[in-house]
Amino acid sequence: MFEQLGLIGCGLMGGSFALAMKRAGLVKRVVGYSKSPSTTERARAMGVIDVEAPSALLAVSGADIVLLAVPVAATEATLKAIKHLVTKDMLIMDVGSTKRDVIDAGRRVLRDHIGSFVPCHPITGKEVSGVEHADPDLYAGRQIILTPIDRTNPAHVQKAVTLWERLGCNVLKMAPDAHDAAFAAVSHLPHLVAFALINGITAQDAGKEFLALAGPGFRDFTRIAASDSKMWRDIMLANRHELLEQSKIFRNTLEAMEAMIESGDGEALENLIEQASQARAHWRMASNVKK
Ligand SMILES: NC(=O)C1=CN([C@@H]2O[C@H](COP(=O)(O)OP(=O)(O)OC[C@H]3O[C@@H](n4cnc5c(N)ncnc54)[C@H](O)[C@@H]3O)[C@@H](O)[C@H]2O)C=CC1
Ligand SMILES: O=C(O)C(=O)Cc1ccc(O)cc1
Repeated sequence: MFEQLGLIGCGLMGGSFALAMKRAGLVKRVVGYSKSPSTTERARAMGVIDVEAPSALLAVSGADIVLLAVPVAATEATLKAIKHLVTKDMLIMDVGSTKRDVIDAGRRVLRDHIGSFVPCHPITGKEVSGVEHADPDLYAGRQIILTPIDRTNPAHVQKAVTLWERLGCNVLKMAPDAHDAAFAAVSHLPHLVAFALINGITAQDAGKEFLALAGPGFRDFTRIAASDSKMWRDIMLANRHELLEQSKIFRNTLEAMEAMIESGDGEALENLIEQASQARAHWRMASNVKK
């Protein structure tokens, strides 16, 4: 389907994409670039990429498909670095967790070539980062959200849909603002709460002893608190308005439950817990191939 993938950012998401594309026979050659030369070298040694590029621009040279798999705040600089080699026929995609800021960067930099850019967000991942965790199965059975804009070339959108479906993904299209509002609630806020929860415990004198006693519920609730700090700093700042809105809703809900506990209103408290319990029991992950 494709001759050459130019991969910019040979980490968890980019490396997993390259492995999945190769295994599916969807690309002949992968040319990769990461900011740190040792990462690019490791990606080559692991067989994630075939050729190391010394710059983002050279990774794009000769590519018919390009994947940006860098922190969202690095999108604009990356697009600036490659813009001279972007063509109308080239499919450019990203995997960024936020879409409004990424698209704004695309519009500013790519201008007449913005049609080549199909913004994507895979709803899969791990709390660990780096190419050493790249996994060809990461995308299979998962949801991919595409947020094309009015200027995105429909032929490129169709190519992207076909490609992700060939990797076993379920593709959904959304408006960028609706995407950012939804993921503030179901991804960015949960990460914020998990980070805050751990910090709140470790800041206490007895925090270490408390942590040593914790069980599976705590493990499940806090797994994502081990995620990459720079990546999450970028996501939270890029989607700050939506995230702060969701955080306010969360605090109000928390305060309401605190008030019931304080006043000993067991009936009201039970009702709210039952409401949450029912909602969670009936929730299923959007693409339900993997659990
Ligand atoms: N980790 C996850 O579970 C998910 C991450 N994402 C998004 O995927 C993107 C990549 O995340 P990961 O693969 O997890 O991170 P990662 O840290 O594993 O990989 C990022 C790679 O980009 C390189 N890099 C950083 N700045 C760069 C720049 N300016 N130019 C070229 N390379 C640069 C790093 O050296 C690293 O190799 C982020 O935008 C993130 O929001 C999306 C869905 C899930
Ligand atoms: O580790 C997990 O379960 C995640 O939630 C990974 C993740 C991180 C960022 C995203 O934009 C999407 C998925």
